[in-house]
Amino acid sequence: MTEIRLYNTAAREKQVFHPLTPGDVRIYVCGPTVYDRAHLGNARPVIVFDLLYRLLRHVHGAEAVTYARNFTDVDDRINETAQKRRAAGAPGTLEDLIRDRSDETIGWYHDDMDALGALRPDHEPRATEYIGAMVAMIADLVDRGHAYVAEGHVLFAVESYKDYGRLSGRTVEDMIAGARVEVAPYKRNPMDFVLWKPSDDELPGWDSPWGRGRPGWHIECSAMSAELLGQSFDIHGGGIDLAFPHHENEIAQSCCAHPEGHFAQIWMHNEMLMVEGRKMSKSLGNFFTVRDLLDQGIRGEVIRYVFLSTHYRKPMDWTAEKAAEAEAVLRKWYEAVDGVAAEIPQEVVVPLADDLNGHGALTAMHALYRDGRFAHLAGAMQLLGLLGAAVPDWAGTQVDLAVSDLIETLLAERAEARKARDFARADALRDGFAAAGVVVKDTAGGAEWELAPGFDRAALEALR
Ligand SMILES: Nc1ncnc2c1ncn2[C@@H]1O[C@H](COP(=O)(O)OP(=O)(O)OP(=O)(O)O)[C@@H](O)[C@H]1O
Ligand SMILES: [Zn+2]
Repeated sequence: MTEIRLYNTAAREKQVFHPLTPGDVRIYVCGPTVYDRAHLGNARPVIVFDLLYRLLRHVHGAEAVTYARNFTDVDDRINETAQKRRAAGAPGTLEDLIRDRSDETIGWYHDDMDALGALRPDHEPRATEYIGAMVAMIADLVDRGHAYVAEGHVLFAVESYKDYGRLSGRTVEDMIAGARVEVAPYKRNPMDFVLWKPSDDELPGWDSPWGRGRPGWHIECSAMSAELLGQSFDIHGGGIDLAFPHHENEIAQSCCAHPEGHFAQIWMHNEMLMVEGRKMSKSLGNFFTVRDLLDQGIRGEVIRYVFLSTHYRKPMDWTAEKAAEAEAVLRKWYEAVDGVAAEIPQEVVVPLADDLNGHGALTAMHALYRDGRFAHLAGAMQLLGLLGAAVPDWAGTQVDLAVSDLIETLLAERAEARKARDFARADALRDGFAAAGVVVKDTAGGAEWELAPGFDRAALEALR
């Protein structure tokens, strides 16, 4: 079996991955808060952990891997949209409208992430379906002396957990100095965080021993991961922006509520998609959505390729050049693997097994293409999620706008050359089109063209 090594944030080194239970690999990844369309940055963890999921399925067997990723559907921004809709006369109760907004956003999320070739996780729990488990876990934390009740809130007492801060390597004092913590008079320590808080009568709430209220964000993941994967599981993932405080808080809650469990063995974090040196984020307003790109005609496979070409632990930018380059490579590859039976080559598994080195895998795939090993190229493309059951319909002889513009320009130039009796240029263009795989037919209405299966974009561009 291929040995997989993964960088564990908690250990600050790459470690050989051994499942806690052979044949039963369990991963949990923090999913989106479903208040609006996903931006391109939100797609990065989806693609990174989809690649991990695919690799684990390949190495350990598809049946052996369980992947859970939650939907956070308790959120003020969801409530706000519902309230606005109700104020604008939308039918239904506020609860219905909240549910509609979550459903709508989850539908978009599925459409967008499916377009990026991401497999759906085995479990996609919604927070609102696990409130009972959260209440039970919070009650347990109170009983064990790790949480206290104050003014209708339940707070986790960070001083009750000696390892608090270990994941991110900070002490509680560092955190207080560095963080913008919400200061509230009822907190014993400024770093104490909310497990449960009261709800306005207006807004959704659930009954609990501490009154009608709702859970804090961090407890959601602790409760859902334990319900679905158990108190000890293999890998926990998310963006590096979640390491503190979200993951630190998840660890504190889970380890204190389940001292006999070990929670996650390996913590994996993807680096951020950046825009001019800053994290792409909703709050900074420097974002565009996955849907924006798809609507501009950028294919999901192209977006995926661009993400895979940078190591997941490095920050990256999105650029039009990267997308154009990815598209050119994929067109070439799709044409080569069309109808070819796929076989996964070890030289692509090896870089992936070394902490998901996607760039290394793509480099190996360029070599497979050069060597004409198309069955292996097809297998590698499947493993990386760049190829499904068949090549996508946009590949092969389909043309993009840049290509069709160039052909039209060159055809106009050929007509000019003929008119000016510059036969040398006209003939060079005719021969050049033929060599590039552009079939030109002169008709009464002007020149018509189509791309032959061996279309060579570089040869066409050389005619300019
Ligand atoms: N710029 C980014 N690059 C990579 N991953 C990101 C980026 N922004 C958010 N993520 C990740 O997206 C996932 C979903 O996060 P979440 O729903 O909390 O995002 P959000 O609140 O909509 O985003 P934002 O951080 O823009 O407010 C998390 O794993 C988070 O780490
Ligand atoms: Zn989480």
